[in-house]
Amino acid sequence: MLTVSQDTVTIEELHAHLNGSISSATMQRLIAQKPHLHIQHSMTAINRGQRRTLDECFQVFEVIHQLTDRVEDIFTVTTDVIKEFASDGVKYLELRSTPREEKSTGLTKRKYVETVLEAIKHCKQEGVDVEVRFLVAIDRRHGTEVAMETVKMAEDFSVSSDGVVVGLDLSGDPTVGHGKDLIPSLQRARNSGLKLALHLAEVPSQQEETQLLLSLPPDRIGHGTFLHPEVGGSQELVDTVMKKRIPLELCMTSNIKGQTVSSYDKHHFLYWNNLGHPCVLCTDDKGVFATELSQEYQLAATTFNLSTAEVWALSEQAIDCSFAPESVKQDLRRRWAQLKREIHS
Ligand SMILES: CNc1ncnc2c1ncn2[C@@H]1O[C@H](COP(=O)(O)O)[C@@H](O)[C@H]1O
Ligand SMILES: [Zn+2]
Repeated sequence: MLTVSQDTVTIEELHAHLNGSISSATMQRLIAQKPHLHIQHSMTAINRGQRRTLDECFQVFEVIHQLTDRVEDIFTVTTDVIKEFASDGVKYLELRSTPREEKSTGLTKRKYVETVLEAIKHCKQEGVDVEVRFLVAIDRRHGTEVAMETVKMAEDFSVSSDGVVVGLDLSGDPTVGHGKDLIPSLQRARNSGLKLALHLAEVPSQQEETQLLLSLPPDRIGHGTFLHPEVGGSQELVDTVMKKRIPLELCMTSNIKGQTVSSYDKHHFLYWNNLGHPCVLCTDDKGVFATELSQEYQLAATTFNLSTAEVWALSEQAIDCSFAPESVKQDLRRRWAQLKREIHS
């Protein structure tokens, strides 16, 4: 059996929500700091063998948000999450998070993003071996106005952050709201040079919305679970995605534990990978779903019987799909080749 060991192929993580990525060690510390909330660790993670409905997953995020409502919490979780990805072998990380305002602690949306950026800088100064970029997230539940406000903020930060803010994420409960209300904001973001990573077709029966959002088009698709005809999508959607060659960010454990995919062997990785379409393995929420990027590669390798060469090819392809500038991609390709030589020598 292929062993995907640490610091080998898990070089790029492109789909990680900050508050979903908090490890159990950090979570225990946050819980201990806020005993009055009466939160237990079992309320913030879905462990081995457990499953929840997607709706229940979104309730988990509400619990976690209570634990991260101060500037210092955002700094701590960002720093810890970056270091944890680095120790799993990740050399390039695109984190995403929804700016939050908390009146009781004085946290503002702007301060939220500034704090994430400070933590990224802090890790760099400490010499943590990972390049980090940030996507500002739009929560689809919050509607049109907040979406536009978020885009404007992302535009400001993309200018002031020295290239760290590279784009926007669209996420949140996929059953709430409609993509059409968000088109003007997303269109504006695209026009101002921000990259778009959109959660698309995460749940069934969203063909109309999916077609509309694909017309932007996005630069990457999160999940895309229900795009293809075998699961109620359509050939037309598949053709659009393939023609525009929009990479898919695939998060196997997340989809199984959130019950949008019934078993690992039925994961849509198989469909898209067989078509030769770019697929990037990601964690989504490594804290909530109790996983690691190396574990996701291992899972794909064992479930789909991938050869060592195929796994290496997947991680190499992920480099092309990132929103990093060409110079960073070149550097990552060099490191990838070097790691490969070291492992196989
Ligand atoms: C499981 N599949 C998913 N589908 C859609 N959105 C998701 C998600 N997992 C996480 N999020 C989004 O990320 C937020 C938590 O991180 P941040 O507070 O932004 O750092 C959630 O509230 C949700 O909006
Ligand atoms: Zn996600």
